[in-house]
Amino acid sequence: TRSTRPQRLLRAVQKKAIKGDPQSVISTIDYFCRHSEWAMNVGDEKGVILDSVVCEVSPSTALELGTYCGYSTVRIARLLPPGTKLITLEFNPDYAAVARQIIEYSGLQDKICLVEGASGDLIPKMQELFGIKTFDFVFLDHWKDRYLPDIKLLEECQLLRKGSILLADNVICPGTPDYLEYVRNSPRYESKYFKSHLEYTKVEDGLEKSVFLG
Ligand SMILES: O=C(NC/C=C/[C@H]1O[C@@H](n2cnc(C(F)(F)F)c2)[C@H](O)[C@@H]1O)c1cc([N+](=O)[O-])cc(O)c1O
Ligand SMILES: [Mg+2]
Repeated sequence: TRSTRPQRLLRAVQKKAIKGDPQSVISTIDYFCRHSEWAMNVGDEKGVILDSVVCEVSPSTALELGTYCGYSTVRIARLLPPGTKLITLEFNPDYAAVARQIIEYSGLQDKICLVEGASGDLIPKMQELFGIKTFDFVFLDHWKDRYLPDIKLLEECQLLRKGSILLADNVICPGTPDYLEYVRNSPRYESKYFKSHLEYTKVEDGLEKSVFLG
C-alpha cells in the first residue's frame, strides 16, 4: 500500500539531513514541505517566532500538545538548556512512530519524552508520571477544538503557575475561536498575537502567546 505523508517526510530526512544535526533536520522538512508535499508543521516563518519565545522563556519544564512528525518538537528541544526535558503528547501511534525516528535522527532524544495518548487522560497524570509540578512553557498545536478544554484542564490540575507561557499555533487558520476568546478576555491571562502566515503559504495565520497570571 502507498506510504503515508509522514513516512515520505521521514524518508526525506533520512536521505537528505545530517544525522545528529537538528538544524539540518528542520531545514530538510521545510524544503520537503515547500517543494514536494505540504504538511502541517509549524514551519519556518512561525518557527522563528516559536524559537524566540522558547529562548525568552528558557523553560525548565515544557509541554507540547501535538507532536505529529516532531518538527516543532525538534525546534523547541534544540533550544532547551541542558538538563531540561520537553514532554510531547501524540494521539496517533503511526505519527508517533515517525516522530520518534525523526527525533532520534536529530540526536535530541535525551531532551524529549514522547508520550502516546489523549490529552484528557495524560494531563492529569503529569505529576505522577514525570514528577512535574508546573509547566513553564506549553506549545499547543494539536486538534483545534481541544486547545480550550486542555488549558482549562491544565489550570484544574494546577500545572500552570504565575508566569507560565502558553503559545498556540493556528489561531487564525484553521482557527481556534473559543480558545482565543477565552485567553483574550479572561482576567487570568495576558495575551498577545504574533501575526504570520500559515506554514509554506501566503495565507494569514499567527501564534497567540498568553501569560498565565495565577
Ligand atoms: O489540524 C491541524 N493540526 C491538528 C494536529 C493534530 C495532531 O495532534 C495530535 N494530537 C491530538 N491530541 C493530542 C494530544 F495532545 F492529546 F496528545 C495530540 C494528532 O494525533 C495529530 O498528530 C493543523 C491544520 C493546518 N491546516 O492548514 O489545515 C495547519 C496546522 O498548522 C495545523 O496544526
Ligand atoms: Mg499547527
